[in-house]
Amino acid sequence: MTTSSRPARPVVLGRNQYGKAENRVVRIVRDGATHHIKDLNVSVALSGDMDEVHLSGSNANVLPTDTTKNTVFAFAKEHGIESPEQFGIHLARHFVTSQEPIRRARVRIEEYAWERIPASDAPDAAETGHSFVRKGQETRLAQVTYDGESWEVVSGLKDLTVLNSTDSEFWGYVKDKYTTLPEAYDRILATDVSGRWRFNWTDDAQQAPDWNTSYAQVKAHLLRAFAETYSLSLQQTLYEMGARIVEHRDEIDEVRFSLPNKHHFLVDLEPFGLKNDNEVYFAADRPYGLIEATVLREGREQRIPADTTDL
Ligand SMILES: O=c1[nH]c(=O)c2[nH]c(=O)[nH]c2[nH]1
Repeated sequence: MTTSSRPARPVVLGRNQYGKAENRVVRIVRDGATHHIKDLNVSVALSGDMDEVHLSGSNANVLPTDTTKNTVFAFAKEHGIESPEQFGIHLARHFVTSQEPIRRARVRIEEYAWERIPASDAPDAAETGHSFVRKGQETRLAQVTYDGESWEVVSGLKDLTVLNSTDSEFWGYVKDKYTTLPEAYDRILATDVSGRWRFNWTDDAQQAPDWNTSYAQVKAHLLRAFAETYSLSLQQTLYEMGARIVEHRDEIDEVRFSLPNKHHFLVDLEPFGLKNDNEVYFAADRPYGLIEATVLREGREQRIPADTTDL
């Protein structure tokens, strides 16, 4: 509480802290064709001898929040991410021991868990080496419409998050005077799958599909198509996912996907003397590319509306 030599004000500075919140760091460890992923949201809050920056505006004791962000990404490379606790300990110790004015560091970490996409339906199926689906359930959706004569059933899912840590490229696109995107020959491809699919069952006289089996199969097919497609764009991956469903599930005539391209940017660690060999990424949440398309059985009509976020 520094108030001396300043005009008396009936005001004091209370507890304060500062830092960079929500650093989305993704670390890939490549063990041959088997990749391992760690996906964290790291928030750093530092406190200590910070009266002056508040009271006089002197930044002499302030380690920039931008530096705390860089430290998170550099440590992901230098120390790896064994556990969120260990990573947090490394960071907190670093801030407190390397900067005299910093007396306390609080590092909060959320870890998002991923599991491997199975290579087939078999209970003992091998797992894929670089294709992951985020743990936790997606939301299953259904819309049923009946006019007294015919049925329309559209099923779907949302928030099924998937990631390929290799086998994705993006290059050869149009370049105008505003284009700065570097061509990518080995990038991360990640998306939250939102999909709807329309059944060709319309009539009570027809045998209705087994809805639960159908749902499980559609999900398995789209996951495997995502995992197995060597992708030159998310558009191509989308088409393969839809085509796989139409080809394998006779009960479905139309599939529509809305896929956000969850960009993962390689972090430049050169300024810290570190080489980033496709290991440490910044997972941006916005803006994101949004890739949307319908895939149809040949000769069938498109009925799922193009501009809908929900059914
Ligand atoms: O798969 C992609 N499709 C695009 O249309 C696009 N545009 C972009 O900037 N990155 C990507 N990636």
